[in-house]
Amino acid sequence: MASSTVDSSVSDLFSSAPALQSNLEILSPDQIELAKILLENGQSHLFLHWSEPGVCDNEKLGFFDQIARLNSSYPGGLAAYIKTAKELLADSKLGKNPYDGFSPSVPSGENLTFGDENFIEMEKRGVVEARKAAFVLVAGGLGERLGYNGIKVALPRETTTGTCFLQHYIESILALQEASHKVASDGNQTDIPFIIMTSDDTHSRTQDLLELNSYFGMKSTQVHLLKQEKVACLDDNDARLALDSNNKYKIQTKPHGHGDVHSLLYSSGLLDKWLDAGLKWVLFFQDTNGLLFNAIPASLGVSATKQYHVNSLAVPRKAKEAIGGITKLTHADGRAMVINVEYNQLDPLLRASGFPDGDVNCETGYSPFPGNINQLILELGSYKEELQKTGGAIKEFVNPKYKDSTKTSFKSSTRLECMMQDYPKTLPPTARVGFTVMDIWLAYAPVKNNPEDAAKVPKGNPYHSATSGEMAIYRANSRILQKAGVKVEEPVKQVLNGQEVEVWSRITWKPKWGMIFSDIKKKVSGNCEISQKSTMAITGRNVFIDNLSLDGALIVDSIDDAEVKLGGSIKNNGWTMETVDYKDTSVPEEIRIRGFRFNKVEQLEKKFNQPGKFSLED
Ligand SMILES: O=c1ccn([C@@H]2O[C@H](COP(=O)(O)OP(=O)(O)O[C@H]3OC[C@@H](O)[C@H](O)[C@H]3O)[C@@H](O)[C@H]2O)c(=O)[nH]1
Ligand SMILES: [Mg+2]
Repeated sequence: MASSTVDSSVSDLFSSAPALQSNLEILSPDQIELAKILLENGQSHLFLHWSEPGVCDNEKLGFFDQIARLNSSYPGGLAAYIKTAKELLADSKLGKNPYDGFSPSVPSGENLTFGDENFIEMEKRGVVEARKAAFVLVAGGLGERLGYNGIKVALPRETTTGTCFLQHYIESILALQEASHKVASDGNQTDIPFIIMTSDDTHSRTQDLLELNSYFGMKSTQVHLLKQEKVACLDDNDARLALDSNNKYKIQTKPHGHGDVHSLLYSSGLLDKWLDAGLKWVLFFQDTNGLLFNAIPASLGVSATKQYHVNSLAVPRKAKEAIGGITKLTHADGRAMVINVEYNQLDPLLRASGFPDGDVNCETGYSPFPGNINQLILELGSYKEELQKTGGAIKEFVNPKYKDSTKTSFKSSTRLECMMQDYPKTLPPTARVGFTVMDIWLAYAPVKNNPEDAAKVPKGNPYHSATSGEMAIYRANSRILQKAGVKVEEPVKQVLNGQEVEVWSRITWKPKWGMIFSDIKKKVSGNCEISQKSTMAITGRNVFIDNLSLDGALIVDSIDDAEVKLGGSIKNNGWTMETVDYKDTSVPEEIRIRGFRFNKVEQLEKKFNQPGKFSLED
């Protein structure tokens, strides 16, 4: 009889795990179903040490709570996870090249040059589109390379104003929203949604940072946190799940990577809401790139003009730099795609396919492959359609560290991982996938490396440290003002935390002061000059730089209804930079990782709290 066959196969199944079988009475039917999934997928070892019923029963129930979470948070559940893991581990053991059959070549994309006519046009178009955009920040990573104790988005983007990354991102989105509503012809005044993907490592601290600061001016309903779950670790090539060495009723877990953002967005139901609200674009970005919003308007303009389904932002890449290379991959069977090849895979791929020197610079001094900064602009309609097919699952990879060349055991447990930029891998050939290359100084300055590692970066390659990240803000702002006609003095070279950097005038402004170049140009007129030792922080909106000569520190704040002219000659002792060693624990961590702090010797500080027209003398 059919039913007895089922029963006997079920009891066969449980007889492979006698310690579990004797505990079935304490489990709910749902938990028994989960147990079946585990046994059917070669996980009977998980129960070897289970004690008799009545002993550690709470731990056993806790074990199944965790299994239920692992099962429901992965597309296709644990069975799918284990199946994929077995396949990928077998491929890895064989040393199979994930790009087998594909040959790499340099793709062509859109190149933007800051400040030229096309750039200005693209920025204006981007501002028009912005009110149809949603922003998604992936911020679930611990930042192990940086080693900072707090969450990365709470770090100051620069220490002249101390504004943290998250505040800057929110103020940038709000500034774009406002600018976009201003030019909207349809009167549509919807708020731009802002999604933050967190993980157990970052969730509560991200939430606290937002709440303690009243969401930095955003409506709390506009912000949405989606928490990614970790995935189960694997002990061996048979994808046996790894138990926690301190608690045999717990599975070890590790982060699955930023690729989770797609399945989380899909299951959140937000995509449908956004489509109903008339949105068209989803912009993804990472936790610590203080220059990113310099690049957003123009690249969104490119997406709209070219009608790209996928637009990745890129910058010229130095060989061996820890950023992925955008590569055209053409298969022997004719298929082709333009996709990020991750930095650890680019060199072996090139060597295996007719580039014997691997990842090296070409005559330009840069790698011929543009560097992926992982800022993706996806067209919402096609994105939703694709996720309906895939459930948001992204092609995964596994990177086990083997004990020896037999590749039979691992140094420590491994897990599957996925990356958000692998999204285009499942797209049909008709998809319009492109990329946009911009200047590094304008668009990319991540904070990823601790001072010690940064100091070891090969000369000429970017440091990607807290020091270089902050210096890049001053360089970009100085260059933008130079382009707008201000004589900003050239930088001096200085070694901070063992890294040689260019120190430009410390110029900062709020996003609402100027989001796009044409707006910034309107705020600058006459003969203006700013010396290298100067600091200028503008936090007001209607502040105009007009025949200003600055040699010192100038801090200006104003309400929106105050129109302020910054002019005349301002000279004071300013803010000096004092070096700080990263090992000096008497200095707060977020400062010492930069290698300097400001000594605020003297400044002209002005606040304009009343409506009206003012100048610095007022
Ligand atoms: O599980 C994770 C891992 C990472 N992240 C987030 O993803 C972002 C990127 O993480 P990492 O800094 O570890 O990424 P990496 O530096 O290794 O490479 C990434 O950025 C540079 C690009 O060139 C690479 O192609 C891209 O993968 C961060 O914002 C991080 O918070 C998650 O949200 N969840
Ligand atoms: Mg990483």
